[in-house]
Amino acid sequence: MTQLKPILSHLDPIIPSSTGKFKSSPYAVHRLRFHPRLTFWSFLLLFFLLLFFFCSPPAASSAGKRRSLQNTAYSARARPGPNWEVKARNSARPQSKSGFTVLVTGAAGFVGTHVAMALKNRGDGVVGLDNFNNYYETGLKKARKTLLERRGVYIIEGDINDAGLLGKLFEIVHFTHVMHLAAQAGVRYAMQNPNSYIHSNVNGFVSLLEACKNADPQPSIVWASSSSVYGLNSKVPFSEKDRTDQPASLYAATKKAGEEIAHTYNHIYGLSITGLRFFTVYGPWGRPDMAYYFFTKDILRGKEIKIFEGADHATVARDFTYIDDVVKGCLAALDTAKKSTGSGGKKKGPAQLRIYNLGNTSPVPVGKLVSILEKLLKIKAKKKFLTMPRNGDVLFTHANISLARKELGYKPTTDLEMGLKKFVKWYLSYYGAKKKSAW
Ligand SMILES: O=C(O)[C@H]1O[C@H](OP(=O)(O)OP(=O)(O)OC[C@H]2O[C@@H](n3ccc(=O)[nH]c3=O)[C@H](O)[C@@H]2O)[C@H](O)[C@@H](O)[C@@H]1O
Repeated sequence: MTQLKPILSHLDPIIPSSTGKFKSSPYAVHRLRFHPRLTFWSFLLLFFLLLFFFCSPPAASSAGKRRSLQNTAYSARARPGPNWEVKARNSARPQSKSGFTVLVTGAAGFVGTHVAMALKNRGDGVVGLDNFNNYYETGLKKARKTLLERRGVYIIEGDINDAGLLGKLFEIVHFTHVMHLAAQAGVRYAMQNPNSYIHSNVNGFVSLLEACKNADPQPSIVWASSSSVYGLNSKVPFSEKDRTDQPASLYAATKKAGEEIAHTYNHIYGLSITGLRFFTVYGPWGRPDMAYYFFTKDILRGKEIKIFEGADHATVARDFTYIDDVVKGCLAALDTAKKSTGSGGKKKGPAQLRIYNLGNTSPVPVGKLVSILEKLLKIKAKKKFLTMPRNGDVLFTHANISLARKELGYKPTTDLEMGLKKFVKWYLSYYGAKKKSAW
């Protein structure tokens, strides 16, 4: 219980900034000065307001706080629900002695949900952590959470930057592995909200590594880097040995920073760390900010879509990778991860440090992606071709996956046509059943 206090201290209700009622005071004072009867009633009203404010039960104030938190960009002060420790302990229990106990960060995210589900289905103990920020529709995140809860996976509502929460969590559950998927994703959004990338991908990652390094035993860590680290690299296919010092977006720069930070924690503290460079992962329960997802939405609505081209109409292409293939790669990375060598913040010997491409190794032009969607949706898209704005995008990605194939047994099996078919089927049933208005 002694640890509980510092954790709960940041959960104290935020006192409302009193906009409205009290802010209008100059106007009110002016009126009060000239209307004595009104003065009496105003004081009476003020008295009751203050009485209500000071006597209202904590639950009421924290509900108000929760409402205000829903509007924050990062939800850094997201809070776990009641009895979260008990729920986390139960959820963490593997079905057999040889099973893993895995913390999945970003568990209500696209890849996080799929990985958490796959781990649970094979009998591992899983605890999710997610801050449910409003980068995209939180309803979708909540729906993923419901899906996981039905399967017995508990998701703590909390932020990886919350050192107190992480410290407590690692104290009550001895994680064998951490699958770190919480991140600020998206390449182009970095121009609108650069700080969210630093907050999640740099500060958040360090905060998580600090908790892992202090844990006893230290878990092995597998985390999501990105194909975007190859940036302006033009040597294809992209190999893990290629240069990654020319990021084209702040997103890419923060993922590259993550890879360097991973090196440091491996070197100093003996943490076993594996980075996975994901290549444009897509599929059911995907991310609404990604092109395949909002193209589907816009085609269904008859809205124009923009297809980017390089200079002189050069094709823009991506090595689109289906979610199930990526999940297999993630599980293989966890299965082959060696133990961290340190404990309680002290290194005891050299530890494993790995990086792998998880791509499909067959790039597809964005125009082709659109024609597959047109075929599946049986609707002609309203297309507008335009030169790629300087927004962090790169012309193409193409993964060399020989290292992952050799060391993880990674072998993608779903091509874009098949993968999009599964996505469209899911999309139509999800929005068809839940919100026809979303079209
Ligand atoms: O591989 C990765 O590491 C990255 O993959 C995706 O980034 P991206 O490949 O840019 O995926 P989309 O945003 O879905 O874009 C796909 C393609 O569509 C193009 N596009 C996007 C938007 C648009 O309006 N028109 C358009 O032609 C982009 O230029 C790109 O070539 C994810 O959004 C990143 O979070 C992830 O890290």
